[in-house]
Amino acid sequence: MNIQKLKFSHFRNYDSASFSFEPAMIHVLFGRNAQGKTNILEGIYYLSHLRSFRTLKTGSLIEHDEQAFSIECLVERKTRLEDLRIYVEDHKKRLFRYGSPVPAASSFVGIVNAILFCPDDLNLFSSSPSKRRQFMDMELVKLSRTYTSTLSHYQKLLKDRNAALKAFHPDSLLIETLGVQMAKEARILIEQRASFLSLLEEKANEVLPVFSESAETLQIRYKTSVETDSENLEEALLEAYEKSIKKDKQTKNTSVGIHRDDIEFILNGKLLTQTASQGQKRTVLLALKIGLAKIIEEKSGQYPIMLLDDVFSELDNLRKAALIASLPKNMQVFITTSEELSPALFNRPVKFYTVENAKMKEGIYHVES
Ligand SMILES: Nc1ncnc2c1ncn2[C@@H]1O[C@H](COP(=O)(O)OP(=O)(O)OP(=O)(O)O)[C@@H](O)[C@H]1O
Repeated sequence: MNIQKLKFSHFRNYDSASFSFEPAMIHVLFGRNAQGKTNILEGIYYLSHLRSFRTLKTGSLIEHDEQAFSIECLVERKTRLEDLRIYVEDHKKRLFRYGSPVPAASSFVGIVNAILFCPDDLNLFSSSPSKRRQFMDMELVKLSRTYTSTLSHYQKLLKDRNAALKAFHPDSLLIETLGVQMAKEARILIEQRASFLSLLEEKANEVLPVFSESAETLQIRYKTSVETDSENLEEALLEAYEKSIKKDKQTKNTSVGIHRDDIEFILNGKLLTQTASQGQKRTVLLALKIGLAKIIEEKSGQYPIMLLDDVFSELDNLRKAALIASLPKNMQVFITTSEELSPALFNRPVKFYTVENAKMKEGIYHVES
């Protein structure tokens, strides 16, 4: 998948700007801080996810003193060229494909498939389990339609069960019936999550050796309230609900289930959060993102677009070169950096751009600070 053209209108610090990009090439966006490099990545990410990775407030994406923004792109998917446009005004989003309105966001999300690495992602390992579930769900939703519909049905059932637990006189039969339906959906979700994580572990381990002189191995464990290899997952889940029913009635909340699950990362046999250095966490995260791109390519026949925001800080020259070497050759990549990089670091065609005050020019220009 390749973005051929991108156009911003009143998006962040871009009043009106058009960009052209090359297929399957690394694009390095160089420039001083606060010039608009990350805003370009944010625009591409927005096309992919219909939300920003930096803010939940859509209004802050509109250029100051303006009322609306739009992002347009021409994206090449396999042999097809998609013409997409997003127009956002007053929290209202309008989506267009080839100029015709797209009524459902779910039919728009994923036409552009972008994977992002940004410095905040490093919190994945130390933040709450919900962030790790979000990481897993976000990717599974893009990979499987069954996962999307099953997850949304499970979430509805969970909401209904919690409402039933909150009732003045909780209806035990209703709670039990909802539990039976939840267990059915949870089994499908657990199986898909566990197999996704095992594939991700395999792919990340293919990439990891490129980054380090010593052999490193990563294990990714799905932590759920029941044994994932248990013969009858549904029964095991029902037992878990039954065991916790007294507590659930007291707290008026469903305390066990896949909405509480977590992922454990183990590097060289030790819990990653307890022993890994910042550099190791960064390389594991990069291996996960590249592993993810490989899974997407295997499932869909095309690589996603890779957005690497400020990826080089804290990486020594060896690791920088290793990162570039590990990027699949036919993947379109965007890298932002405020440090000047030698073209010798790159083992494949690369285009350098300088971003200054919301203007992007080809080449590297030294700007007086
Ligand atoms: N809604 C907005 N309207 C106008 N300008 C904005 C808006 N939001 C952010 N900006 C401006 O965009 C610039 C920040 O852009 P961006 O985050 O892309 O920086 P960057 O070049 O990636 O810098 P760094 O290297 O520090 O990450 C700042 O000058 C900021 O004031």
